[in-house]
Amino acid sequence: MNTKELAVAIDGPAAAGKSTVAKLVASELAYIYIDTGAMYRALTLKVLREQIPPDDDQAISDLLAKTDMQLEQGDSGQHVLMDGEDVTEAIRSEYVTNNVSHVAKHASVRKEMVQRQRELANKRSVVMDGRDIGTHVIPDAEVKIFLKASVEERAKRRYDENVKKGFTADFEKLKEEIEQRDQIDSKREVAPLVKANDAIELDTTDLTINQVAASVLEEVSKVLETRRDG
Ligand SMILES: Nc1ncnc2c1ncn2[C@@H]1O[C@H](COP(=O)(O)OP(=O)(O)O)[C@@H](O)[C@H]1O
Ligand SMILES: Nc1ccn([C@@H]2O[C@H](COP(=O)(O)OP(=O)(O)O)[C@@H](O)[C@H]2O)c(=O)n1
Repeated sequence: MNTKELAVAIDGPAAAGKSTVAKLVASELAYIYIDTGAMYRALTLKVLREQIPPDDDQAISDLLAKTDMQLEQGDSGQHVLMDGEDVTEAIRSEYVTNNVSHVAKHASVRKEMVQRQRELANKRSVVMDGRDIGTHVIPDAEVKIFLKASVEERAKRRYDENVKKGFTADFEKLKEEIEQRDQIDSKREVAPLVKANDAIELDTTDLTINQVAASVLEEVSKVLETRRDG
């Protein structure tokens, strides 16, 4: 059995559980986890710091061309380095969250990001999560999962997460922000958020994290078994 050759693509809307599940699955399989949302978030942080309007696609793609991004595995989880600076925390701010979909919608930005992501996924043994992984970044991924959950449940998850971190949170506002981001991500012209035809859809609304991870691992096992038999 060669587990080294699989790519697992996990897509879905905001707060569906993609990164939590992707990390668990990657850890179980000893694969690399690649958080593509973190790359769009890091670029957005830089765009905001440099006061570039999120609609200025030319200025943003010029900025991306001279921006180095690294995803590094540390003892306390994955760290996001932008031009050598650890921006792991900064990219999760509300300001970045509410601007990222505007930055991520530009064709030139996506072209460069997808190229960088494909290089990272080139050697397989990856679990990659995002919005367009199964449809565009790794269309030949052996396992494709589309995670969804009701917007109510997703807002509740983000709310609980914020409260745990000690942030004040307004549930209705969080829900609205999630809906707005999903809307922009789903309606954009280039590589919108959509389930790949061959992706397995999992509604996680009433499932625990461990149940979702177990379902994804089961899909991986099925592919590995088919290979062994074939
Ligand atoms: N199936 C689940 N049941 C309950 N909570 C979940 C589930 N999946 C994820 N969560 C929680 O929801 C929050 C958002 O999950 P996350 O993995 O960040 O979503 P995404 O990467 O899709 O935005 C996290 O706090 C996570 O612990
Ligand atoms: N492959 C990807 C990943 C993220 N994104 C964009 O980046 C944003 C942040 O992604 P994320 O995965 O960090 O978001 P959360 O669902 O974790 O809040 C998304 O809302 C998209 O606008 C994208 O366009 N394509």
